[in-house]
Amino acid sequence: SISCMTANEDFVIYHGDGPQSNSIYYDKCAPTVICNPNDIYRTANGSCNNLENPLWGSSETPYIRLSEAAYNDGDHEVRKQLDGSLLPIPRKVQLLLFLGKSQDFPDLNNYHLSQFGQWATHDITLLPPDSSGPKRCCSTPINEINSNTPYQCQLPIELPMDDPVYGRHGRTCMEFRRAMTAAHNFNCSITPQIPMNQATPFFDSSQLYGHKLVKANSIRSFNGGRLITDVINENEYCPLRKRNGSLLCDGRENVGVCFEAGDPRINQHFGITSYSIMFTRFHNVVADMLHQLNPQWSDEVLYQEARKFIGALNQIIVYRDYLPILLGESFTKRVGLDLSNNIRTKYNPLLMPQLSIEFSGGAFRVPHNTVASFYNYVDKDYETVDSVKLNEWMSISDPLVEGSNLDEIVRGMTTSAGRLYTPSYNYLLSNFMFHNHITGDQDLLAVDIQRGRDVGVPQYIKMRAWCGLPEICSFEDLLNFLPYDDVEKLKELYATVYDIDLLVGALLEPPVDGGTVGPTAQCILADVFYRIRFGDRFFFDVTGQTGSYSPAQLKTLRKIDLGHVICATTELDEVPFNIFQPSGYSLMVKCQEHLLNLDLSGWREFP
Ligand code: HEM
Ligand SMILES: [Ca+2]
Repeated sequence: SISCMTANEDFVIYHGDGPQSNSIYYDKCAPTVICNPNDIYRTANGSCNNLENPLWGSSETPYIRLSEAAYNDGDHEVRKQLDGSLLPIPRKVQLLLFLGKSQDFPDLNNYHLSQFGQWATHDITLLPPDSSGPKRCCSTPINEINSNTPYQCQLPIELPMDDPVYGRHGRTCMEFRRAMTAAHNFNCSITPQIPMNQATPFFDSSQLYGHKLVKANSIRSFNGGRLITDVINENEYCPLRKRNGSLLCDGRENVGVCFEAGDPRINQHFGITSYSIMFTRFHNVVADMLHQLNPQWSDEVLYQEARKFIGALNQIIVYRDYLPILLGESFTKRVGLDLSNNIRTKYNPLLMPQLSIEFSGGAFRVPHNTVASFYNYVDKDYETVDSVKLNEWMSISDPLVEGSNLDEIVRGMTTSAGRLYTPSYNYLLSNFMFHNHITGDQDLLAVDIQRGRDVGVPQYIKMRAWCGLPEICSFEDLLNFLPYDDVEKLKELYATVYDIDLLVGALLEPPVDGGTVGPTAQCILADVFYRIRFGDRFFFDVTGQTGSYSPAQLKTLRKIDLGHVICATTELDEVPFNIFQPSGYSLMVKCQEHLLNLDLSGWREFP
């Protein structure tokens, strides 16, 4: 019999010191690093942020688990339901519970809210699937998969025969590769399996600069502190990937333009590519300004100061502008996640600055439901001259370098309403993600559900309890906050209420007051945003460190936002004063005026 799960009262949110599994890594597997306590800049890979524990917050360290891993065998096998049966296949969950609700309603925020969210994601988390081994996991029939099947191919996604979309083409299998784990791919035998975070968990703009030194150096020009750019049709873009004449880009054939950046996901779609290009240009704008002010500075100092500036700016955008919309403003204030000009962030070296697997493998995927279906090309007269499907331009950056397309797409992201929070992903991402890609069209929601199971994310009810939310003992208890229809379908899909996947439950929850996620996701997200701020010795407003910013510099930094980046790097001549609101909801400011705030005189070494 199952006793009702209750909240774990011992748990003190924000003060976990990392569970056992992490100590195995830090005690037995981590390389030795020697730190210079007087360094004023971050390392490329995040090591030496915590001087007592130099590997804390480094790229390629294991995610933490907030709660016990959910695996059938305690190590890696996908969990079963409480009655011993198999979990419902992810695509069935999508079809029964979500797809029918997939409708795009306009949000009060514009595309930038969601796009900045993904940009921020790529700074702090990277848990790539293991691409080694068989070329196609679907080449093994699903009913023939057993423990001898290569690890990465043990979980392709089964498609129901009567699938209304894939069934027409007779597809019964969707590609899915298990995530790389410490034990399987990094020579560190942690049980249960745990993926390594290949990004630096700090907001240090590593998606722009690279999560490791070798990568970072490969995209630096070593001249004037600038990043490498390639000039195409007289405009500067991220450097083109060296492909030796091949036309493959991220596994897609016949692609002319394929960019390189700090993070490998740069070519995923127009939005993320545009951001990488804008921030690369912005780095160079800042480096040039610093050079003007300080002709005596070396390339190294110019690069590091510009990098530090961009890192600080992204932290400001995340904590001041983005989080209040994501989590709700009153909540961010209540838990101390807001930014205030009077209170500085106090560094806490006891906090483990790492993401949880519940965050990356579950909760922070909820905002996939705010990704809009189309990109609008909007010209300088604010005419929408074209509108293209997001999924048809994944891993194809070719149009971005033609004419004023990049400017038109960014203008479109600024003026167009984003997708309203609903318990579903858009129809295109739900069925045709990576359209025409050699692996076949995919369903992002099915992938996300499968990923949660792959990495042992605990069940929804367990995480709700971890968060201290009102206890749930039966499907009927869910009726306190979920519609009857949803609960009926959950009953049809899952054996018991305890079997519901975290993402499924989190996505169905109505958003919190003033926020764009439900209470369970809010709680899991807040824990991480807290850790990687208060556990970051180089957080931009921490005082008393060798490299802490002066009050004058902080004042300048606090005057700028994403709108300044857009103004400084594109042909847009005005942006919304509140950059996450489309024109019409926010006053527009002229870029010429806006850019006056970008006055770096506080960085002059010899004033
Ligand atoms: C704009 C369109 C977007 C597309 C096409 C997209 C697509 C994807 C894909 C294909 C994955 C990998 C799935 C897997 O194999 O497990 C992924 C992961 C993820 N996405 Fe998105 N995404 C988008 C936007 C966003 C947004 C707006 C957010 C959050 C604000 C977000 C958060 C995440 C997170 C946290 C992961 C896990 C990343 C990791 O740790 O490696 N994504 N997304
Ligand atoms: Ca980072």
